[in-house]
Amino acid sequence: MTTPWDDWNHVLKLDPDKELPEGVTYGDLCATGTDAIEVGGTMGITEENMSAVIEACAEHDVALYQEPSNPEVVLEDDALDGYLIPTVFNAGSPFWITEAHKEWVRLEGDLDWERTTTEAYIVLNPEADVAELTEANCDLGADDVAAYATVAEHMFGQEIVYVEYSGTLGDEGVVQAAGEATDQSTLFYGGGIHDYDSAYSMAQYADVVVVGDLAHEEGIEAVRETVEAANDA
Ligand SMILES: CC(C)=CCC/C(C)=C/CC/C(C)=C/CC/C(C)=C/COP(=O)(O)OP(=O)(O)O
Ligand SMILES: O=P(O)(O)OC[C@@H](O)CO
Ligand SMILES: [Mg+2]
Repeated sequence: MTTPWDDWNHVLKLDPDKELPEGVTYGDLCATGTDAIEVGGTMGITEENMSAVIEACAEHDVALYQEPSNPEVVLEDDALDGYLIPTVFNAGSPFWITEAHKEWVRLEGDLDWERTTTEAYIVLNPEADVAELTEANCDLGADDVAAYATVAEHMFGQEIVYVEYSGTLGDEGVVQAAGEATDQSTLFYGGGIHDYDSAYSMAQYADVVVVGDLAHEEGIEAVRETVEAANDA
């Protein structure tokens, strides 16, 4: 089976709760050469701020995905190529593994399965909002992370395994171990990528690097450098 993310090297994650740097537009960010835009964040996400960002990106020629942090903010919008739904494998509460998903299905009934894919998150920065919210056990070694990645691929059939260090650059050895553990699944890495070298270092091991805060803090040139590195690695 081929999936869109098989061909991706770089994803730009835009947080609807954060501003863009002065003079930067969503159109500029869509034109950085990134393979896809993912719209999402942990805190402060509403239907209103989600749809504003999705609308702003929809008019540009780039793959566009929503990454909802809870069922209430999922938008039905034809401009979206799909929905990337997190499930946090190392969450402290089952709510973030399967319960939120069960509630979503219970309330919505028949979902748009063709356009819906889960991302098997392994959350590793204990300081990140996402770690706090999901009460993730971040005290994991490279062997634990590799084993989670194997479970995600072989036991749960996950198309995407996501090593998440949101806010800080992760441990290369951990990402390498996850890379070696995954074969069929596409490995996403996100967290702290801020320039060519940091993007390159993680893109050696991950199939796709995800760049988030840099877009909100630095702008176009910085993001372009990370796209170049992801494509070079
Ligand atoms: C079932 C549905 C539709 C949704 C549930 C989805 C789940 C399980 C979400 C839990 C994990 C989560 C909140 C993911 C959101 C994406 C993410 C990790 C964003 C990064 O957020 P941070 O960087 O930690 O937070 P900020 O928003 O503060 O930047
Ligand atoms: O914001 P940063 O640290 O780049 O992290 C990207 C992404 O993995 C967050 O979900
Ligand atoms: Mg963030």
